[in-house]
Amino acid sequence: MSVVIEARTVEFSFGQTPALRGASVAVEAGEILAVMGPSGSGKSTLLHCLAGILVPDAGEILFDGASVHSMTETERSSLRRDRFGFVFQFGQLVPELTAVENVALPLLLSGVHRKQALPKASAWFARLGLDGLEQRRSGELSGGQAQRVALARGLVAEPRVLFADEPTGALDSLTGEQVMDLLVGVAREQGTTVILVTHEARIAAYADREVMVRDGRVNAPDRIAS
Ligand SMILES: Nc1ncnc2c1ncn2[C@@H]1O[C@H](COP(=O)(O)OP(=O)(O)OP(=O)(O)O)[C@@H](O)[C@H]1O
Repeated sequence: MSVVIEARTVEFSFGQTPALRGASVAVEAGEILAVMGPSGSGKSTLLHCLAGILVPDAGEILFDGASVHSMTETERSSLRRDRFGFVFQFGQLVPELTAVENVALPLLLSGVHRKQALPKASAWFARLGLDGLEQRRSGELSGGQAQRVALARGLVAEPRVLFADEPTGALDSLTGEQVMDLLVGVAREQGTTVILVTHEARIAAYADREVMVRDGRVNAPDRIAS
């Protein structure tokens, strides 16, 4: 197995508040990694650094062996757009758009024509048990439905890495498990690497491996023994 994305001794502070103090983790291609740890330990900050949203103060992030730090902001944003997918705790669907337009968004932003993007996005509705909901707006969906739409949006462009920050945090436990079943099922089918931030052991149990973030460091063996 090869490492697809890696943080090496990453440090990051919000002003005077250190959030990461030398965090290192390496994620294998196709691996589903759960990032656990207490509130405020630095999990989301680590995810945002790995995803190229935040630039570390020290240390580095490598994607396919290349330093994300040395890229220009334009290169980093095309990396995020073309190679990464995102799912957050509160779906964060665009309320003015229909569900199918929300799913198509990453394709449209990558320059795929609407005529190709919308059918491709529609195909996800059957796949995720959302048949018939294509034209709804986010206010007309249940929490679980909205989160499945957000999941489809995160996966539609077949990203190399899906970043999921508490994707079930706003759902009841049964709905959360249904979303996780779908997330893990599709990720395995597509060979997508998943980095999943969660507080809940029950959700982390879906992953291949867990790491624990404490005080801005990752306390666990970094690599799967080969
Ligand atoms: N935008 C921000 N401005 C200032 N400090 C921040 C900001 N975001 C996070 N922090 C601080 O950075 C540290 C790490 O926060 P982070 O959100 O990464 O933790 P977390 O483990 O994801 O927490 P939670 O589980 O509560 O979401 C905390 O001390 C937090 O207060």
